[in-house]
Amino acid sequence: MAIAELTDAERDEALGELTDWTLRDDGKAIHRSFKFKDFNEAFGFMTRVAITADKQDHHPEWSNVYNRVEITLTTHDCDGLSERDVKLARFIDGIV
Ligand SMILES: C[C@H](O)[C@H](O)[C@H]1CNC2=NC(N)=NC(=O)C2=N1
Repeated sequence: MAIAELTDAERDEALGELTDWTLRDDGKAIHRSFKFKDFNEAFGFMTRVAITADKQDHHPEWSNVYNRVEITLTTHDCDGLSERDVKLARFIDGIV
């Protein structure tokens, strides 16, 4: 399904709300780092994100090393940021 890339104004507004996320240099993705008590907590978090991401049919680019999780959100369908990234970032912010 076609999805529109955020306009510059929409992107700036989203970043004003998602203050823990940083814009990638090319402007096409946002990134946030997470640190948990241990692997169990990190993986529990990833499991919750994965279930919601799959329901939204919008999947993060991420990595995990023990208690750390790195997440990048971008929309492949528009090769940039879309409302789907904002929605998933809001969900993630709500569970940490
Ligand atoms: C066919 C399927 O709906 C698409 O490939 C979905 C799956 N998950 C996705 N995830 C992300 N991050 N971007 C997408 O454009 C995307 N598209």
